[in-house]
Amino acid sequence: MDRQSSRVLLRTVGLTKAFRGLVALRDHSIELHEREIIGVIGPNGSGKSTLFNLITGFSQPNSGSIEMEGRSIVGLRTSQIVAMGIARTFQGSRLFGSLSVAQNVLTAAQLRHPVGAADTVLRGRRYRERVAATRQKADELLDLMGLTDQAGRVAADLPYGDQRRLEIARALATGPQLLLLDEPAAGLDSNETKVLAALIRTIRDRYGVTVVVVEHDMDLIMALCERIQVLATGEVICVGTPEQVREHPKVREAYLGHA
Ligand SMILES: Nc1ncnc2c1ncn2[C@@H]1O[C@H](COP(=O)(O)OP(=O)(O)OP(=O)(O)O)[C@@H](O)[C@H]1O
Repeated sequence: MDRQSSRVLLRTVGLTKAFRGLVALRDHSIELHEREIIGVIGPNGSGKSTLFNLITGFSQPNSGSIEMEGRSIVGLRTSQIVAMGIARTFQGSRLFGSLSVAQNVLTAAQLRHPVGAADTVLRGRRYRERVAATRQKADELLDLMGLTDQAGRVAADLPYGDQRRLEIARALATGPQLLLLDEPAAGLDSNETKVLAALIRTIRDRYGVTVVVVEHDMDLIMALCERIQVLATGEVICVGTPEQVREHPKVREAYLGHA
């Protein structure tokens, strides 16, 4: 992909977040281009989740800007940010454990295409069309994630790897342009991680989304990402291709404690 010619989807400039004097993220800037797969890496506590929380409206920056397609999203509610096309997964599972696999995805799809109370009561053509479109989308995502056979199972009963893929299906069901994945490979074995990498590429190709992956699994990051940003103690220490990042002395220093 030629990044020069692709549009910037999301841009952060000078983003800073402190918690009671501890600066979790300092002066963060990045441009995420359409259809890119980008990794954000860094040692524990370097600010990766803080960045996702700021972009998705879970917390507010002390300073700096976040623009989605040129429009500021700072201060918007999480639901408004979802409606603008930003979806995420979390480090720990946030599935509706007691709902079925299909219901988890349907619930998320309805966030993007809500059915009004009047439509629900009248059950007219528009209602039926919406419900059918939502079901079709959910079926398509379950199929993509290899979860069709599990659709009727209670989500909490799924094997761990399936739960992680269900979380991605649920995020995709909101119809995002930007998908933020927080440690999607955590707890997966190396085979499951390979399947996940292929799926993330398929998702990008099929839906044209931009994907940001926060991950400690370096093999996944290096194999999957076109660009990587490295954070250490809340600061950006470098951005580059996997090769550039691997060779960067500051990255070695951040991970190994010496250059
Ligand atoms: N809600 C909070 N209140 C206080 N401190 C916080 C809060 N959230 C994050 N921090 C602190 O901010 C710093 C950055 O945390 P963050 O979770 O963003 O790091 P991370 O890179 O995602 O780490 P990990 O790889 O361990 O998930 C850490 O020192 C953390 O303790």
